[in-house]
Amino acid sequence: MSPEALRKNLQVVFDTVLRRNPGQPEFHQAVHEVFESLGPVFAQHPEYIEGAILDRIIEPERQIIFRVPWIDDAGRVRVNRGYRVEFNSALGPYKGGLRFHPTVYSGIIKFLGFEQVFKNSLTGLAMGGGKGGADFDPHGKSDNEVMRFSQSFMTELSRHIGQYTDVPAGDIGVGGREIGYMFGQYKRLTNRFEAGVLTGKGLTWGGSLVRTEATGYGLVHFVCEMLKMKDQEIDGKTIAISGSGNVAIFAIEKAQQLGGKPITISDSSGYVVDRDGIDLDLLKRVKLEERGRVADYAALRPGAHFVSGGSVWDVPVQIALPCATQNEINREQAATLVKNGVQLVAEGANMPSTPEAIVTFQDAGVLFGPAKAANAGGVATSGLEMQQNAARDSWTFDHAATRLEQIMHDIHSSCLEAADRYGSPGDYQLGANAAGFVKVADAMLDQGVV
Ligand SMILES: NC(=O)C1=CN([C@@H]2O[C@H](COP(=O)(O)OP(=O)(O)OC[C@H]3O[C@@H](n4cnc5c(N)ncnc54)[C@H](O)[C@@H]3O)[C@@H](O)[C@H]2O)C=CC1
Ligand SMILES: O=C(O)CCC(=O)C(=O)O
Repeated sequence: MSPEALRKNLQVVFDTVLRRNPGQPEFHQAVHEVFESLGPVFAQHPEYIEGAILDRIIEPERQIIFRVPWIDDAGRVRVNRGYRVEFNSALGPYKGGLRFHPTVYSGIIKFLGFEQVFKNSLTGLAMGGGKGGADFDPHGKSDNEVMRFSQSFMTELSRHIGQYTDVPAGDIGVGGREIGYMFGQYKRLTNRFEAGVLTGKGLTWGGSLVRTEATGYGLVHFVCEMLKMKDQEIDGKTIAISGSGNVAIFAIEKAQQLGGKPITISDSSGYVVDRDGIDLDLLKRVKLEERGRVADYAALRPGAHFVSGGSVWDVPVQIALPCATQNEINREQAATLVKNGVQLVAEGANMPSTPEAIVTFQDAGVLFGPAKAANAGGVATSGLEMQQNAARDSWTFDHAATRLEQIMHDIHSSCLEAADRYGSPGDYQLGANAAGFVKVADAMLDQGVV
């Protein structure tokens, strides 16, 4: 197929995405970003066009939307909307997190599910891709309210999931507490202790050591691999991190263990600069025990200051690790980071950089580690949790941590190999998309038109 015919084919499929998914810009963005990388892949693999892989891969295998009624502490009936998008099962059971956040709607869940398909493929483990969640805001809710909501959410979700079907986990707003309530309800509804139905479980009832830390640790391992290619180390480098949740906290922990110096955290109300380096014990206390805000951290930490509003990306650093949410770095913020001398950006959050921000980094020669590859350590360790559950085993911390580090090393190599093979040496974005896509596409061809 000529390059022109190929371009037209991609455009026709993308037009279908726009037509079938109106008003869902995040999903359009995620699909467009992958399509941009696939020209050279199709040039080498015309069988993917003939097999209509693209036409199929953009359509979720199943989308479930449901009512989640629950009763708040005042006795009032409340109603939220729940989602599970089972995107692609070519490589294994659907796998991906659940997000509880007021901004959740179909477009967010679909973009996350689409990304998850390729990310899970990159891990080398047998996992398809899916994502779910609800427009429920856990902030300001009591434990009992979160429990009643999680139980009601699981009452419907339980019909659609299972260790061989679909295995949810956490994401924004869903951590160990929520997974516990959901697992309890699933067990009660099914009368089965089916450990492999959810990951991110408590350590005494089927959870894996290192799953809590895995996304942040994996991100830093990926950064170290990127730096190694330039004969550099993380030791001594200043780091800006956004967010202050699961991914941010454990990225800070691993970076500090390796001598890096994270100096920022943020949440939706603003950011904190702590030039002496983030005090991790204090951060864990404020965020994980007290469920506080970053302003509370600044109030307790001499020398740190809280900036209300503004952008954490104004702070001059050598490495930037966005770990909060989608589209949190736009073109101007990327340009500020570049102007201030950033050398490396790696995405802990899903799709945190807008397309214009990515181009800004790439044009400036900044090393750019895309989310699909850089934050895959979380879901990879979920895959390791599923392995332990299947074997009724539980590994030591060191064993799970070593497996995680090896997987991140392998993902890094796969990205660079694919970037070479498809004509853009050193381009992690193209490499991640191409390597993730090819495995899923081959499996889909093997499995026929389904
Ligand atoms: N938890 C996991 O294993 C994985 C999470 N991710 C992604 O990492 C990101 C963070 O997730 P988690 O840390 O798990 O969630 P979390 O709920 O533990 O933390 C989210 C953090 O982001 C902050 N945040 C949310 N919206 C914000 C905004 N508009 N501006 C600034 N800060 C904001 C919150 O205040 C919170 O500190 C998300 O994009 C998620 O999809 C990616 C891979 C795996
Ligand atoms: O561990 C999992 O299954 C989910 C992780 C996740 O949601 C993600 O990679 O974005």
